[in-house]
Amino acid sequence: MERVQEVASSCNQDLPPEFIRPENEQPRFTTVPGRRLEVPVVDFGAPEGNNNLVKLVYDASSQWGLFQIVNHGIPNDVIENLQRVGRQFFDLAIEEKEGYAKDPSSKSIEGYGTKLNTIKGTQEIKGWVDHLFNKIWPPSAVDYRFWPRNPPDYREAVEEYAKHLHEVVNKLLRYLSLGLGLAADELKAAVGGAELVYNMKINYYPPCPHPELALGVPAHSDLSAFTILVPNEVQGLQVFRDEHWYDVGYIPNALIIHIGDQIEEPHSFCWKKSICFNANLQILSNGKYKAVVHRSIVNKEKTRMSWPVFMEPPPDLEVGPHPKLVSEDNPPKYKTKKFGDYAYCKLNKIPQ
Ligand SMILES: O=C(O)CCC(=O)C(=O)O
Ligand SMILES: [Fe+2]
Repeated sequence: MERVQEVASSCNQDLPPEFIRPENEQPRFTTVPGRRLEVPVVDFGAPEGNNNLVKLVYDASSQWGLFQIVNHGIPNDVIENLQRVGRQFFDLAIEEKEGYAKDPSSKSIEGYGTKLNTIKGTQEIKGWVDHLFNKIWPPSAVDYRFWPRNPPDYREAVEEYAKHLHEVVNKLLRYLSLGLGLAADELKAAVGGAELVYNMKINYYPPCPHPELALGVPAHSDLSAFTILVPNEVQGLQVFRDEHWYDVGYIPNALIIHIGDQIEEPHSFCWKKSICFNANLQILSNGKYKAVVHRSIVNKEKTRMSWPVFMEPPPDLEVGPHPKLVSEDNPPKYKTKKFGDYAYCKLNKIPQ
């Protein structure tokens, strides 16, 4: 399969037709011009035990499903190294990157790849993006075959980031748990405890001759309990709110948190009708936390990159509304099923 990076370097000023989105998805018609969305910013520098933080995280997760964290405690050089080794991987010759290509015959999404996006089952429209998936935690989930050996410090840089990420994940899960009225450690247990899988993706969006006609990753919500994303400095993340798409303002060194859920592949702006509420924090919280619908746009001159880490329950864990959050007055709104079955249905577009 041809990689978008190769298309970008050979297409001159023409956007190949398979990348042109239908008009109801094109950024030129669907982005609110000149408006950056002020998504909530939560300062994790405040002392632990500060109830205000629990409330800020609760409000952001229930009203937006997306927020940024500043003063998260991950040193800037750890994040810069993560970004550098990712960039260096994508700067390698295509033949070397293909050595890490995902195995098309396997169910696993690990490795280097390019996604085909199906619209209305027939016409295939491609996103302007290549990616690399690596499970980075826990050790039992890691498969080093898919980790680049070049640059030589890729593994060290990514493992250092994973090590620091634990603190943020644990803090976040405590606040999210307390926000629901659960004990501090109950939500973590419900998403798999020490078995929670950190599935990292690196998105690589090369410069695009017609960014107003294309999309990087089209509208979706994440297949995760929640996602922690680091972008580079090139603006590109957008969220859907009040029937419009808004840019999420870039804040240097902030982490972007997405609450995960699932929707069917959106066909048009009527995508809301096809929402299939069926997973993860939205389910676990029995609807209190909202998954966020988002997409990414691309840039004419600059390469955009992003490093989302999808926090996923282990495949055999049953995910459903937390027993302590349902009652006769507040019955479960969602079915309980194994995360692996849910993920399989989503990836194969089987109605849940
Ligand atoms: O690149 C971004 O900012 C968003 C990427 C994204 O939403 C995804 O890969 O799930
Ligand atoms: Fe996403």
